[in-house]
Amino acid sequence: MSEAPRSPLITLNAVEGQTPKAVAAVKPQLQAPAPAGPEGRSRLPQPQTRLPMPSTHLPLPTRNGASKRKQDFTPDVQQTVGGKKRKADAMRGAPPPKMPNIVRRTASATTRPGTRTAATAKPAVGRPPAASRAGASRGAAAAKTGARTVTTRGSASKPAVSKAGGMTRSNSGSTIPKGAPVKKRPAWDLKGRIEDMEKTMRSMQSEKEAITQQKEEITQHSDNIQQDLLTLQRENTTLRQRVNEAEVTLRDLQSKNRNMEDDLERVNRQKKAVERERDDLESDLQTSRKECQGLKGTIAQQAAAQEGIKAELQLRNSQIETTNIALQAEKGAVASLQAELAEARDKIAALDRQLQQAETDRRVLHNTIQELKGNIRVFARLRPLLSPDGNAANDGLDDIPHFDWHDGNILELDRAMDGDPNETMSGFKRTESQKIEFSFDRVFAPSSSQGEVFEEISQLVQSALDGYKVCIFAYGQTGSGKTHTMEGNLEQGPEQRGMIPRAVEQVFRTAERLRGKGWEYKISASFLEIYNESLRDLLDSKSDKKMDIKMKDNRGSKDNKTNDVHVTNQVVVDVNSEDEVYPLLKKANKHRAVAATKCNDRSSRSHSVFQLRIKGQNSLTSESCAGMLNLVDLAGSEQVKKSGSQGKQLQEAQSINKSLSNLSLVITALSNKEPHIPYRNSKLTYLLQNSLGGNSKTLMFVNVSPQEEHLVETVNSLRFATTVNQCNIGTAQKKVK
Ligand SMILES: Nc1ncnc2c1ncn2[C@@H]1O[C@H](COP(=O)(O)OP(=O)(O)OP(=O)(O)O)[C@@H](O)[C@H]1O
Repeated sequence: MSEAPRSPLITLNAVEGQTPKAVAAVKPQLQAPAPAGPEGRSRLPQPQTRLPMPSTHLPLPTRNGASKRKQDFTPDVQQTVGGKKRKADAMRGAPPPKMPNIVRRTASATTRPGTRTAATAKPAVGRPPAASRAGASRGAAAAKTGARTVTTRGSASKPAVSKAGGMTRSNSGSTIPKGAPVKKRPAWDLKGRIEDMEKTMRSMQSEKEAITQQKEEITQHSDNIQQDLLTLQRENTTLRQRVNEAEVTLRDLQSKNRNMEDDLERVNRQKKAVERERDDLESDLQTSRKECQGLKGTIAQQAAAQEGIKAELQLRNSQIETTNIALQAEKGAVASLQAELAEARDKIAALDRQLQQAETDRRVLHNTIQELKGNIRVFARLRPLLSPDGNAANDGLDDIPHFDWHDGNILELDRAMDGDPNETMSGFKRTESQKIEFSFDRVFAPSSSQGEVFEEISQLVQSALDGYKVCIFAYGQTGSGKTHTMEGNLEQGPEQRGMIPRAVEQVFRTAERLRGKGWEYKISASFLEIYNESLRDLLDSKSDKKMDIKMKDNRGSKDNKTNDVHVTNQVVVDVNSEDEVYPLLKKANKHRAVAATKCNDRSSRSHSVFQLRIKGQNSLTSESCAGMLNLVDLAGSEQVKKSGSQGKQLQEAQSINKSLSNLSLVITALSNKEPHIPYRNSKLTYLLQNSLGGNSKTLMFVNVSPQEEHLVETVNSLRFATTVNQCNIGTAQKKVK
């Protein structure tokens, strides 16, 4: 039942009085861990901050009565008290410095004024103050536990023996020698008792002196400790400063270290790049070496080849010398040949000139033939058979029953056809094997394209630009293809365009080409129709103004010495390109009078006359010309009886036939060179009088229908065309000033 807290042992700190306080004040500083740097605990060696203490295991009474070992509170402080030597002694197991032993009674220690002990300063909980246990209880406690002693290290386990004379204390408070029998003095032995008390007094006196001396030693020791403590605090401060400096240095070093690590990393990267570059260069070097080896081989080969070439060169040089000699000889021959060549070239040039002259002569002859022929030509064009939808059948275009054509200008009509053999055809009685042959300037097969047809008339168009009056008209029965030939179909693409749009294109293209030769042309267009012998302007259908044909007497004027035909109130449009003409053609086409007849759903019942007036002026040669291109789509020439026309349509048909008869009469009169040409018998001949005659070039298309039921009318048309073709209407004259 040893109760450590109740142990009377007093710790050195408690005995030293104020020492524990000082130590406690110092302890937090000494024992506090060094402030951690930014990176935690500093790695620098920690300064020795604890005082050296003698090795002791004396229990220390605490406030709650629990004991605590002394070294738990001041282990190292005591070690530093005596300096390094003491510490070294302690480590060698040498005895600690001599400390005064204290042997006293607890009661006297606690009750003595001015002597504060741990027991009085911090009494154990539940334990009465020492002062209250004075008197009789003191003696009882002493008897129970033996002599209570306060000892320092090394004596705790020893029995409590007083070193001050080896005395024990009796119950009566007297000090009795150890081992001596206690002699109880009788009550009456006052003297003895006084002696005992004096002895006791002396003993206590000597004890007091020992304690006083011990106190002084302790005070001295405490002062030393204070000194050491101050020194340690200064050292501690110095060390802290050094620690701070070291930490700053450490941070700098760490920063530098990071920088150096970055540098190192960068250098490593550069090193790797350089290594890669080096590898590449080594690889290139290897390649170059190989190439070099190859080149060396090649150089060696070439050197060998060079030697061969040199030898060959020498051989060639000698050959060249030989050749040069031969060349000199050849040069003489070449010179003579060149002379011959020049002579031959002169001959060729002379022949060219003769050829050009021959071409000119040929043209003149051709023109002479045309003139002899009468300047009126007739082309026959046979229309293909049409499919039910009105378009030309694709297959067998030229497979037309009863018709045959050959040599480009012969058209044969087989009269051995089914039907009544007694039926007459144009007054001729038909026989079974009869064939009628017609000869024209040109016969176009059904398969002939618009382009092929235009090619044949393009020279006439050129004549209009050269200052001739040109008249091209299409004649034929209804549905034979007159409108198709003259206008074509503007909507079905360029291939289907007829003579009028193609002639317009050629006029403008040629005019543009001749611009380079100084020619400037002014071109104007008009489009009218003759319907029932009255004129209608196809470019101004809304106008009700009466149109009349007038002759303009220009014979007195400088510019024009002939009569010009002039139509009053007619719209004449100046045009600068074919694109300006196309809208006029479409407009006119809309306005054409169309009447339904039994023969053709789109039968045109009027003559349409498109006129292009072309005036040219040459700024280089001061020449001028005035040509005119008349493109006429005549009305159908069917028999009135057969077409079944009645009323208005009958009147239209009669009017048409009358004008066509007059055309025939005019041409016949021109051919016969009659003094009077009946131009004024019809509006058509009156309008075209300057283009039908000696000063004009005339071309007539006779359009032929392939249909069997139209054969009679076809023969009539072909006979009329033959008559026209045989006419000699005089020599065309160019209207040039
Ligand atoms: N060479 C041809 N090739 C293809 N189709 C043609 C040819 N000639 C005429 N045709 C077609 O025949 C039909 C009648 O032709 P077009 O209208 O030209 O006859 P026309 O003689 O002008 O008749 P009209 O006197 O009544 O005006 C039209 O559908 C036309 O397209």
